[in-house]
Amino acid sequence: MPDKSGPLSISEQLAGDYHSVFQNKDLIEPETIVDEDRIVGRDEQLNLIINTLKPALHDEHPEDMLLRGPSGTGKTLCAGTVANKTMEIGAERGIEIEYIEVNGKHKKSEHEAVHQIAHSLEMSLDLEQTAKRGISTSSKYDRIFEIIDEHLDLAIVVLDELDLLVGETRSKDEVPAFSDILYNLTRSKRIGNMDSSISLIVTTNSPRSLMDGLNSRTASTFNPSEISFDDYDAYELTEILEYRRDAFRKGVLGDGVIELVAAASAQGEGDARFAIDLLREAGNIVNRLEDDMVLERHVEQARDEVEKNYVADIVEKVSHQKQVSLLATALVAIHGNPVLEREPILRSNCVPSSVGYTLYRWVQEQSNSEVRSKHSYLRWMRELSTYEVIKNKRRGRGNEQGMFSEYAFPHLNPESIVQIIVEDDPLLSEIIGDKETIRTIARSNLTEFAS
Ligand SMILES: Nc1ncnc2c1ncn2[C@@H]1O[C@H](COP(=O)(O)OP(=O)(O)OP(=O)(O)O)[C@@H](O)[C@H]1O
Repeated sequence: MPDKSGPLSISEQLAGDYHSVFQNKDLIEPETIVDEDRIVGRDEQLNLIINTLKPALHDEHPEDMLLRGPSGTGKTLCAGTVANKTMEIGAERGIEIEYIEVNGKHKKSEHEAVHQIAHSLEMSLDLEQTAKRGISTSSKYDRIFEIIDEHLDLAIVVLDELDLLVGETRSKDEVPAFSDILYNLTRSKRIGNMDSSISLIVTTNSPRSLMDGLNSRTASTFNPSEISFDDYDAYELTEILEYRRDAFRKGVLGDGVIELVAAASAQGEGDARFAIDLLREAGNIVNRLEDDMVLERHVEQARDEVEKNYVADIVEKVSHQKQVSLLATALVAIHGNPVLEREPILRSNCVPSSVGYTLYRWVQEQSNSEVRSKHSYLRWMRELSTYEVIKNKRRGRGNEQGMFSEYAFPHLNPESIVQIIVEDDPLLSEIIGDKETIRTIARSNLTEFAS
């Protein structure tokens, strides 16, 4: 074997010294619920949550809550912090309280979500685990109520981003999974057959999708008190990050880094999660490069990656109808050139809503799926813009011909969006294979729009 002196072997490199810019990385990990002294500017919301959960410590059933506001504005953090404290004080007073959290974004169906609730309760209370499969959804609910009744006075169940848990619904006649979950979890309140209770804390970025998606029987039983969370400006984000500076070793954050991260995040949705992810990713890059300090260039480098992951994460989780609306719009952006470039009223990569809607209709017809109204398409696209997946702009056509909405793709290019949506959907994948027809529809409708 030739002599391989010189560079270190893999083992030698792995066993070598490790220098990290982090000293307490947990502080900026996505799932960490930080102590209350690190929560910035949410006193009003915290007070409302405290006042709603407090009755649990005085033998009363707390009301359900709906925490609404854009992504990363502290809904889960505030709910989790107050719920944890309620548990602690309950334990001191001999009141058995458990707090569990399920994220709608990570669950595909009602069954999965309900299994997760039962599983989390079993884990926290050290009970025997029931199997995930082979047990009906209704038996899972029975198991949840049995556990709560036997072991607890109160279960605080946080249902995060619940509007994203729609299940497999493809038509407007099918009830989204979240409606059934809310109906079934409020069962004990309706029947009044349990001494113990469940307090639901639902968080959503899109309260309208959630409340509109409830069928009448759920709407009549789920009457939460609503608490609103606004997005953050650059000053608030700077303060939030300053309170986590000690995630890094002293002196490794370069001048202006925190301010740059805050400004970049405030430009989007004023999202603290994005800001924290960006700061962490910049630190990861420095570690990978074996550099010593986090500088502005590392933040710029991290930004692209964080933005892409962020958008991809949302695109994968929204309802099928929203995905098709987005897919059709992205297809117009991809196949609409050279018309988009040529016509003065149009701009490359910007898709007028009427043309996006026409292609949406075509895609739905090809898959024999329900075609919803233009009004619904416009609403879904508006919602997607609140997640920063697309940019929704209103523009005048000139000569007093009125306004129109157009959609641009600020973070993730239309090609990547199409790829994410069709990846696990063979039918959509086949439909978008008919490039010739898509090109014809996109170009002829853009030309007509511009004329
Ligand atoms: N006011 C705040 N002070 C300190 N940290 C915050 C604050 N608001 C949000 N954060 C942090 O930002 C991240 C996102 O917050 P959180 O998960 O609570 O947002 P959210 O509103 O529930 O978002 P989503 O709707 O996407 O679930 C978390 O790491 C959280 O600790």
